[in-house]
Amino acid sequence: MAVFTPVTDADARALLQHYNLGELVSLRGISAGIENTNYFLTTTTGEYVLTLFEVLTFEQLPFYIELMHHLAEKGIPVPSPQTLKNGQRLTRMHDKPCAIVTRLDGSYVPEPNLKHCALAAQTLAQTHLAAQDYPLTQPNLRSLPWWEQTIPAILPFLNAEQHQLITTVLTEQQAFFASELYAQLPSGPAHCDLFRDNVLFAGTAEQPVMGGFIDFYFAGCDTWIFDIAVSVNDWCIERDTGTFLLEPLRAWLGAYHAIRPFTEAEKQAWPLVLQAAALRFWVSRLYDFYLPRPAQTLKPHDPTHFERVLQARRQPQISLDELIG
Ligand SMILES: Nc1ncnc2c1ncn2[C@@H]1O[C@H](COP(=O)(O)OP(=O)(O)OP(=O)(O)O)[C@@H](O)[C@H]1O
Ligand SMILES: N[C@@H](CCO)C(=O)O
Repeated sequence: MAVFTPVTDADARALLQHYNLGELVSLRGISAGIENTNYFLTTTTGEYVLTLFEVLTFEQLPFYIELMHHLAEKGIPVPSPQTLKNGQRLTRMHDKPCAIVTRLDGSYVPEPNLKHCALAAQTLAQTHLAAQDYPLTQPNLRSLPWWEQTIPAILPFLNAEQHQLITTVLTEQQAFFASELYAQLPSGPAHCDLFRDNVLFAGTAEQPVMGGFIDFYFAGCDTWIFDIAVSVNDWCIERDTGTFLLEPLRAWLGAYHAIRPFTEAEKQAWPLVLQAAALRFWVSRLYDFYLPRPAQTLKPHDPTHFERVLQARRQPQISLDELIG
């Protein structure tokens, strides 16, 4: 149950005094999620999600909250943070930062079909374009500097083969990040965690409708192609082996490319970016598994899954040109 900080009806009523969102109708804890306290909040004006941030601080949150606001204002389907009477979109409850955002329609689709893949990809391309003029900047906090800092802490838990793999890939990525090719990659605010469980769909399997993207709390400025690689590494794979499923992969990349065409640099960088995206989650899962923080101990994700994904991405890859052709 992802309610680390209980919220009572009386707490919600007191909070709603500071918004123009009407009166409390109901409040229900959300069981999914491992990072924040989330409640579905229904008021006389609509349905919302109340989040109490358990890890992120008041100072770290504006980048994420204002990014969602910026995107929502441009019609991108993301939770829209609600504005308090004082003009802010962040407040406090039980000494935790908290926000109320709109509840999106739809639910998580564990086994997406080609239409789901194409819709997610189109929405990601639109998100990248819509975020181009977002004025705040914050790097992806789970990028190279974090890998460099975290890998030494997890090395003692790895066997010789894993040790060799992780240190080799880190060295290759350090060279890649320092390269001219890397500097040419288009970048901007990116979701950086667009797994299947962070996309909601309404409609039917035959005619899915995009509900929207949730969980922007790993977002940051990064290369757009990294955001795509993170996504396809989760959406377009055979779950047991981590190898790509070609039909979903073509659907994803083709739909993205139709809205925001890939550059030559992105095509060249593709195999290394796929590995970067796999490494990012192998490292975070190893870290959460061996060195968990209290708020993250409920459901440690399996680190070996991303070890397999990384190994699969180190095999020769089909070129981006071929995949979108
Ligand atoms: N704006 C929203 N609209 C509809 N449903 C939402 C919304 N925000 C969250 N949810 C629901 O709440 C669940 C938990 O939210 P979320 O995934 O953001 O949890 P978390 O603990 O913050 O993050 P994590 O995924 O890192 O554990 C989601 O799976 C989704 O079902
Ligand atoms: N998507 C991440 C969890 C953080 O949201 C993972 O699967 O490791």
